[in-house]
Amino acid sequence: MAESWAGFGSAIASFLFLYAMVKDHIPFQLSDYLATFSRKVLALINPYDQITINEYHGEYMHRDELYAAAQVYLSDSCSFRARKLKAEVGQESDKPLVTIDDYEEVTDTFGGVRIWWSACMRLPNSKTISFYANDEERKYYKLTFHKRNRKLVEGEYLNHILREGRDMKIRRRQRKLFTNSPSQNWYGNRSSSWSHVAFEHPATFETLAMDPEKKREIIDDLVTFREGKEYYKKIGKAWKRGYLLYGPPGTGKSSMIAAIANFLEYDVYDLELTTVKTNTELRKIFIETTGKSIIVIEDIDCSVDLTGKRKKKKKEKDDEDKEKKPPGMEEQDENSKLTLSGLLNFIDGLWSACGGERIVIFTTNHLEKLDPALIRRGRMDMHIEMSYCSFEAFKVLAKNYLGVEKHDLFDTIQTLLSEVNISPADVAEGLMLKKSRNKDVSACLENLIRVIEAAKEEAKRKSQEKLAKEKAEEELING
Ligand SMILES: Nc1ncnc2c1ncn2[C@@H]1O[C@H](COP(=O)(O)OP(=O)(O)OP(=O)(O)O)[C@@H](O)[C@H]1O
Ligand SMILES: [Mg+2]
Repeated sequence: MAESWAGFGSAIASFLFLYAMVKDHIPFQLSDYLATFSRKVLALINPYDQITINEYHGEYMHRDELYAAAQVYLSDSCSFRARKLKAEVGQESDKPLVTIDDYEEVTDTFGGVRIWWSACMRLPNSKTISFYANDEERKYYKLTFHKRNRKLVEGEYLNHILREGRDMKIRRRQRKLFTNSPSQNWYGNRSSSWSHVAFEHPATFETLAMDPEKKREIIDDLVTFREGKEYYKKIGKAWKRGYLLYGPPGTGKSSMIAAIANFLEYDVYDLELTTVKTNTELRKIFIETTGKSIIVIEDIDCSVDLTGKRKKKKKEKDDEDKEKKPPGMEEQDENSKLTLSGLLNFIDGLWSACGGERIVIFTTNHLEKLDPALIRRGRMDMHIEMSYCSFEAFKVLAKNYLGVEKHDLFDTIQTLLSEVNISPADVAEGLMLKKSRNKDVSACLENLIRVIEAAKEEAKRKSQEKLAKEKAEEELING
């Protein structure tokens, strides 16, 4: 349709060209009249409107965000329709971006409406090399659409391009693991509290050994969260979700965090609370995080001054301090140290009101040590127990490590696992033999059986020791 219009357009262009040739030889009143008339005719019969999106704009030649979003959008959604493509690798991603080449045209459909895109270029006026951006070639996209769809294109379609393009850009980026307590080889700059490295943890929900039903529940919760932008807006809550992962060492809490990050394609901010001195610092650190990220506080029970017991002590101390302080000094004091209430503010979303979605995850080995205020429902939306290795979890590990789904030794292992508490980390270790033998499935499973039996013996010994100790204490009391 647009092509046929192009033919008609060129006829009009010829008319305008002829008109330009003769216009100096006709009276100027007639010349003006003809110019206005031809523009009106053109507008009347041309059913198409156009929008130009320039790559650079403004006095300082900023790269236009809509152009950048369109470039990625066209690479993902429309490039399969184009015949001339170009590939490039940008700074933010190591994946090549294949998008439509200069002077190429593609079509897109939105809400049943067709939109034509063409990648155009304005060549520089002079051939001399210039340091000024204004004299360089200028790229731009031209959108052509039917007049009657103008409202839709201006109102919804352009927003759709911006949103989708931004999302695609985030998905394409090299994801990062940030820390506020960096060691060597972390990248960062002085103005930011965070340093980073590339996030390349291989854990996924497939490799995570746990009860399949629980796993499904967590995945469903994450999907609902990811798609809940409108819902959170409607109920007036910051778009964030809190998870508390608890369980003994080696049961997969950190692996679960990596699996969530890989599933949602989010960055991870590993917040080391022990290096944060004050509430003000915590606020600054938190404000510097970006959307689509997971903020992790591992071993929350080991974070000074935040457990119930310590808090009680601290409160008593605070009460004493307040008595001594002149009025108005209390608030200042609150900001000069890291307190439980500072952390609760952070979880409740006071500071997370800025920007896009965030997930907050706490981990602990000792749920019972945490202050109830920290873990009450509504604060941490979901409590996830990572438990000792069940037979179901073992089957996932056997599949990942040995590539088997059944074996004669599975029954023995099932019985043993029901008799002893052993972590998935220890089971995984038991499944690994030295390189020369790690392809021998039976040998690996036999090794695991030995490991579980040893764990069982150890547990038995410990329980006998405990009983003997209790008995001795009882005898001491009874004289
Ligand atoms: N549920 C699991 N599924 C798959 N692998 C697991 C699981 N639990 C542990 N592992 C294996 O054990 C290793 C240690 O697990 P991970 O660090 O996730 O445990 P953790 O619960 O975070 O322990 P800690 O409390 O000591 O921090 C992982 O690298 C992984 O290989
Ligand atoms: Mg861990």
